[in-house]
Amino acid sequence: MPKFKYHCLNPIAGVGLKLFSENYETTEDIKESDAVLVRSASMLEMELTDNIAAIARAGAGVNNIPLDRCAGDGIVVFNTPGANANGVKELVIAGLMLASRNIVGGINWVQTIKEEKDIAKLVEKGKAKFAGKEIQGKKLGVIGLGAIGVLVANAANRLGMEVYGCDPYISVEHAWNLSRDIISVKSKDDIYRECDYISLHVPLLDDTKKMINKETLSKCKDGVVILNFARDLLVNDEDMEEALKSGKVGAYVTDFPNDKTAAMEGVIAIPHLGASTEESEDNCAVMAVKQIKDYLEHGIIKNSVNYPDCDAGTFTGGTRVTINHKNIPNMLTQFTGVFSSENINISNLINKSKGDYAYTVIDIEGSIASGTSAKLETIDGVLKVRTISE
Ligand SMILES: NC(=O)C1=CN([C@@H]2O[C@H](COP(=O)(O)OP(=O)(O)OC[C@H]3O[C@@H](n4cnc5c(N)ncnc54)[C@H](O)[C@@H]3O)[C@@H](O)[C@H]2O)C=CC1
Ligand SMILES: O=C(O)CCC(=O)C(=O)O
Repeated sequence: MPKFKYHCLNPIAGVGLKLFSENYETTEDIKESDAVLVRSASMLEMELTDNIAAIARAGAGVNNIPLDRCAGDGIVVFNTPGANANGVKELVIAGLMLASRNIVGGINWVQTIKEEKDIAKLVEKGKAKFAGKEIQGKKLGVIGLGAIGVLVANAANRLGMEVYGCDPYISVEHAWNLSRDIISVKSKDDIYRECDYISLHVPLLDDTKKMINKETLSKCKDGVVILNFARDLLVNDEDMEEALKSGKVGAYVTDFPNDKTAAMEGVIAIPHLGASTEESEDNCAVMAVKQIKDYLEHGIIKNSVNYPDCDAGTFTGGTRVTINHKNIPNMLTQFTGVFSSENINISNLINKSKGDYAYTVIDIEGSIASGTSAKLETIDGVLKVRTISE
């Protein structure tokens, strides 16, 4: 009899799903699932039922998931940091080439002459229209030096570009991985002023929304190329259209075409292919499934975006009680009070917090009565209680 049910809102690579043991079964009904796997499907308006303990985003961006609502319902949301970064990096490098050499124009032109005689001669005669520039020696600005930004910066540097990077919140791990040849700047204005190409690799947040707009574009060099493999809403489309018309922007490469940009002159639109590689899809699926299993079976949280990471170690026996709760005073005293009132000895306790939310894992040697978790649930500020037992 399976213990857990999972629901996939998007197709998830089989190599990941195969990691689910016989204790798991897939369900078509999200309402009866313990865990949800998702890629880009929007969950923002979705009703989320009590039984859902975890959502894993097989990917990086989590702007399609209502993170705060989930946290408030005790649902832990995971993503898979870095798992698709190489796939995106490779397409960004292709984007640099597409914007610099008129490859798309040239390919389309060849299709228009494919029925003509002596194509080779026509090609040599007409190719001058599609001449371009080389990226070697040009300046690239990378905004956001996370998993993808660092790979893009290093790869472009190896291709002979002078690379500037800006990330006020860069992690120690990413800083270690950044080539020492990258020029680190404190202000994005340095990037706008200096760079011939600017590539965006930040999450979509309130403070990054429409960061490329009339004002920031006015600080850029004439003919600057903007690459957006992050999210469409990072760019103000009306301001971009105006800048493309005036020549302020030479080309806008986007992996997120929308109703406005798909038809805009000067836009190179790619249908969100950054992470659409076998390797990235496999990496994301494997990481997402492992994280779900660790959480459901052991209460371990790794790579959550709305709860603290918490490694309580492998569950080895007895009972493990996990509590998702608000990060407010006096919670631990109340939890331990419930156990002591029933004369239950706690063998291990771990508590972590992140922003407004916290997570506590309590191990005991034997079993507990259902009344004990019911008591924990009634404590003000407790959002979800799970018991893991053999
Ligand atoms: N085209 C595609 O298929 C894909 C797109 N993405 C998008 O790319 C974004 C970045 O992905 P990763 O590099 O994997 O994420 P990441 O979390 O490793 O890196 C994001 C970086 O942006 C930095 N950042 C945040 N706010 C900033 C600001 N205001 N200014 C400068 N830096 C800022 C953070 O400090 C972090 O280092 C994702 O959030 C997602 O929207 C991610 C994967 C695939
Ligand atoms: O799953 C996908 O193809 C989308 C990848 C993406 O945009 C992300 O990981 O943020």
